[in-house]
Amino acid sequence: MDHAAVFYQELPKVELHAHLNGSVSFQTIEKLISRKPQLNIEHSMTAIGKGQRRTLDECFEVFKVIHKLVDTEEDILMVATDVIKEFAADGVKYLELRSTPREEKDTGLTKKNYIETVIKAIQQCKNEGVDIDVRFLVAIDRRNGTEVAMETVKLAEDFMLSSDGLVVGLDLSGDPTVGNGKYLLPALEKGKNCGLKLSLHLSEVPSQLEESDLLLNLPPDRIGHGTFLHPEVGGSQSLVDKVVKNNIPLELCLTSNVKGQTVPCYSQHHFNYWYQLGHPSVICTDDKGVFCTDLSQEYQLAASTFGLSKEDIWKLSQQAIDCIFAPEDVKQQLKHKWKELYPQVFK
Ligand SMILES: CC(C)=CCNc1ncnc2c1ncn2[C@@H]1O[C@H](COP(=O)(O)O)[C@@H](O)[C@H]1O
Ligand SMILES: [Zn+2]
Repeated sequence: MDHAAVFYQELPKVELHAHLNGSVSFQTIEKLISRKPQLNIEHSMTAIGKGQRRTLDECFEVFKVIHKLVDTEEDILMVATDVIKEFAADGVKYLELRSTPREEKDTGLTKKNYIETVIKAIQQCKNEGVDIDVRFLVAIDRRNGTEVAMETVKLAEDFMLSSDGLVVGLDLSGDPTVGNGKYLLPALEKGKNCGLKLSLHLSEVPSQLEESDLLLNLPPDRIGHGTFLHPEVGGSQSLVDKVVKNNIPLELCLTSNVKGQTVPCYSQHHFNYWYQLGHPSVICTDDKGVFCTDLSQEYQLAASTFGLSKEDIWKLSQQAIDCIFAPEDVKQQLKHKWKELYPQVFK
């Protein structure tokens, strides 16, 4: 690792936007493939390498392949454990993982088991002393409509009350070109009212103005991507005003947007727009396995693309603490940790 990379790796970081099955590393995929050789899946089908780009449709096909490889409790336990340890090794001190509970008739996996297994992985890592605080957001796939969303909220609510604070919120994700957020509004409202925090993928593609406007009225606690919210890219000032007025942090994933081709190149990423506004934004990975990246690399890319100093980067990672869904005492602990680590990182 070169000298510059060491700084980004040692920088304590907060990861708030990571889809479990999109975060599976090369090493873990290899283990999964050897568990299921009959599927004839090759690693090239589960990741988008350096310099490669895919259409959004092609990216979502990748998740289908990964889901075939991850369809039992054992798989989920291994995947979640590996992903947590990888984030920890990359210097992430606080992680909010998100995942869509799946039922698999062939293996007997239920949605309840699915969530329980992710929680088990989090607890096991904690017991092993892995230096990372991990929380879980239960994801709603927008394609599945009202009823499934309601059922997911109910499950999330039950686990929020029984998981010792590990389940903290809901995510709304899935192919942005499918389904309509307006049918999911009642479920999201219900979740919010029972104390679940909301992180919603918003305006990930153009032409979601109406939906974004509607969902912003909730308002959500954080926004994923928000690529097409601002007027320069076909959004509107009134959408921006709503985000600013409610002080809703954005989760920004540079490589994901470039490789998924919703943003033409790093220098045109909307990070710059929101950073110039001084609006809270948090750099995240989205799917570190699929997009072959890690959080250190994303910070380094932001710095080199937008000319940020090490002090700017430190502030960025520190300000992310204010955007987490865990309660105030956790924020205080993290702030303390950052303070302690500062001299080491800037040695
Ligand atoms: C295609 C592309 C550029 C991806 C990045 N942008 C995304 N936008 C919306 N939903 C996503 C994205 N990446 C992952 N997901 C969601 O996360 C799921 C995979 O993780 P999991 O099974 O929930 O554990 C996908 O099936 C999808 O529902
Ligand atoms: Zn995402």
